[in-house]
Amino acid sequence: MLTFIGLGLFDKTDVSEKGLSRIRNADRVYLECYTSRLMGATREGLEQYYRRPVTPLYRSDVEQDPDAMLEEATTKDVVFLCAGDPMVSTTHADLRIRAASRGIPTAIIHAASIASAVCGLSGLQNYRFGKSCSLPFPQKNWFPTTPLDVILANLSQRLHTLVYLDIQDDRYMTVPEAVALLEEMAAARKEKIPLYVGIARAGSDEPVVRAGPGELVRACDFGPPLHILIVPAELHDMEREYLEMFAGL
Ligand SMILES: C[S@@+](CC[C@H](N)C(=O)[O-])C[C@H]1O[C@@H](n2cnc3c(N)ncnc32)[C@H](O)[C@@H]1O
Repeated sequence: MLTFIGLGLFDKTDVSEKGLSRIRNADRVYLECYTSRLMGATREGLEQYYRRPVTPLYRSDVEQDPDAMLEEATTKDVVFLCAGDPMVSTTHADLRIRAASRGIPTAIIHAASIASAVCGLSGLQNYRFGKSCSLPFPQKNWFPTTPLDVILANLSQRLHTLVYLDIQDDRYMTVPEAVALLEEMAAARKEKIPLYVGIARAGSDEPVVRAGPGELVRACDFGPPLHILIVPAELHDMEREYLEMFAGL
């Protein structure tokens, strides 16, 4: 059996009791380490808490070579852990399909996701979000502007955009870096993004939430990762009031 277990947003205590009990009773525990991270936990700390060894998995382990893990799941109770809620990530949906195609029973144990936490932290209404996008670190000769296309399309329909920020090894994109990249893309097309909301460390005791125009948000110190960005559409009254009260608008 392969069970996908969400670990929530920040540290070892964010997993559900149901999830914890399944982990402690599993034959094998894998931790997916590339789509998101629990920044308030270490692998050693998780192993102590779970009383189980934890095997980290990186992108190629999941997307190219999942065969060994799937083979194991045909006879053993294997759990696949990831930060947030497991299926808020297309790659995990693909893994579940691959498992089910081999006749392996699968299950999901849900947890808090950044996709819903941003609504509580910003006051931006869940039903007003359009398509989300991911912002990658630019590489030599590669500066994709698709995120700007998504943002502009959403803005034209008065929808907010959630912008997931790149994680590469131990490099985490920050809100100021992300705003700088988007401002550069927008300027190149003579467009203007009127407002941003930056959020850091959702789920921790000290999340930071700041709203404002690009220059202001770029100058804010959001502290350690993880960070995420929202480009809000025209605000409803209660959304504006919430941002004024909780995000310094
Ligand atoms: C692809 S999403 C992973 C979604 C995850 N499965 C979930 O449900 O939360 C990962 C991105 O979301 C953002 N993120 C995830 N957790 C966060 C947190 N606790 N605080 C701020 N941003 C976070 C970061 O931008 C990170 O690169």
